Amino acid sequence: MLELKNIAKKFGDKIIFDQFDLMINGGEVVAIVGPSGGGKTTLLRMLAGLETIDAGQVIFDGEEIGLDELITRNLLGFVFQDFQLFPHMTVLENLTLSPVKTMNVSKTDAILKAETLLTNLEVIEQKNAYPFSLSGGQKQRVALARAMMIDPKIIGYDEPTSALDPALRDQVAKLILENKKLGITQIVVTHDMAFAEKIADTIIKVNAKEL
Ligand SMILES: Nc1ncnc2c1ncn2[C@@H]1O[C@H](COP(=O)(O)OP(=O)(O)OP(=O)(O)O)[C@@H](O)[C@H]1O
Repeated sequence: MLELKNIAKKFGDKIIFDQFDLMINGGEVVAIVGPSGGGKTTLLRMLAGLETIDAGQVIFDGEEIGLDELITRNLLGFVFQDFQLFPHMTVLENLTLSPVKTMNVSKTDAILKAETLLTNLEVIEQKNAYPFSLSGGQKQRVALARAMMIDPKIIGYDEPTSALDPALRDQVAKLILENKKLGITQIVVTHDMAFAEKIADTIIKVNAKEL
């Protein structure tokens, strides 16, 4: 479904990726593990179009796409480590902001879609609440719903369990496995090998030579 070939990425003189390859099959859960500073977040950000790729090939569904096209294709929806919900906006406003502003979706359609996602993820009762009043697990679900608003082909999670207690960690694992049943392709960056083994079909080590 998505293949990266010979990817190169530098920050200044620092080489983060050199001839890096990655293959993700549709519907698969891929865990990305590796040392701190190894480039796991950078990899997700490149796939989301939030970070440029210096060189290499990106092949999506058998077709090579331009390195700069990842930005416009919305291939990857992002669930950030600390959720990054806008504190001054309600749950519903957090979800509808980007589709309305950047994707020309009408406000009515965006609200309908947001309400469906929030219902499915069992946080609809919180739709008018502000992020500060949500529990960790609720924030996680709202962040996931927000990532799903753009109909991404892939959902990427950056350290989804880092701030969570074991019960919430299990809840995140359950959510990821539920999404997998729906056929959603997912990439999960994590430090937690036990978590990776629980959820992933494939575990990819990034710059693991120092491990
Ligand atoms: N915008 C940037 N400018 C310069 N250097 C950067 C930038 N973003 C990341 N880096 C550097 O690139 C390297 C990889 O960072 P990245 O955040 O991808 O690692 P990581 O594997 O996700 O680490 P961690 O597990 O600690 O979150 C680090 O050395 C980091 O300092």
